[in-house]
Amino acid sequence: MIEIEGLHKTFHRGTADEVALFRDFSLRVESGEFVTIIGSNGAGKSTLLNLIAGSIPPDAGRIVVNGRDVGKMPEHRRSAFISRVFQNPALGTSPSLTIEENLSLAVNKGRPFGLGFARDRRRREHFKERLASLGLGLENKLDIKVGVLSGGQRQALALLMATEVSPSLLLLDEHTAALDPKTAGIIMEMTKKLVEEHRITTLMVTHNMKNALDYGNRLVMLHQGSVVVDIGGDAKRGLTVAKLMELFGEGSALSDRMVFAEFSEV
Ligand SMILES: Nc1ncnc2c1ncn2[C@@H]1O[C@H](COP(=O)(O)OP(=O)(O)OP(=O)(O)O)[C@@H](O)[C@H]1O
Repeated sequence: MIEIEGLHKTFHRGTADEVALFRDFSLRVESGEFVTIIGSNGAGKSTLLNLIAGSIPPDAGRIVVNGRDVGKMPEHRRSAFISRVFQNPALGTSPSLTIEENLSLAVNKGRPFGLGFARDRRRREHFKERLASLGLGLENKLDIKVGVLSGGQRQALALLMATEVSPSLLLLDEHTAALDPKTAGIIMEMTKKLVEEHRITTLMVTHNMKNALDYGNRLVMLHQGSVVVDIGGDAKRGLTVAKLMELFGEGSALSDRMVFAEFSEV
């Protein structure tokens, strides 16, 4: 469970560029919930993930993950139980290491550095099984360097690494946005499978309204640092893109990219 209470964040305070983004922001996410997050440009979607992951500090407020107040915890310690997959596939994997070495690092996450598992035969079999479940043939490429993989293959590997040690929380920051539509679809299905299998509490930021509606069991829309829509359960299942546009659209709380994607046939 994640409890965010009284969160405040202002950038460039006291200057002409001041952005008072979060003012007493609160959000509660139950264990196992898969929340899709959409919203206008600059609404604070990525900043929210940055604050939760510890990439940037809040000015005030509490962030509690599974009962643990992570407010003062540095990012590298949070990463032991908060996993993140970014838009850029290059950010989740190490190009100069092999697939097996990358997965070994994921197993060792939060522990002292070591690649010892790379030589463990049982571990190798486990990696092969997980890679085979992706259906991309990566199980036969354990020894190749990740730098030669395609963006989609790297993102699939990043997802596997992010869920290798079942995290308390998975943060997905537009993780399919840089992929072609077909690969993006494969990665989304893979995401759903992994999240459901491991019952991982997940926050997914997306500009793709269809994905926001099709995946997850709750949809949150942010606008100027506030939650303007919060729909879960049956109400979310009955929601359509048109309805969402009609209710909250006119572009105001939707990003330019979302509105554009909705009206252009991609
Ligand atoms: N490190 C930073 N320094 C200064 N301002 C920042 C920083 N990070 C975010 N901001 C500002 O905070 C606001 C929210 O940015 P954020 O990237 O969280 O929005 P977003 O909802 O993810 O937007 P988009 O959909 O356009 O990616 C913006 O006005 C942005 O300029």
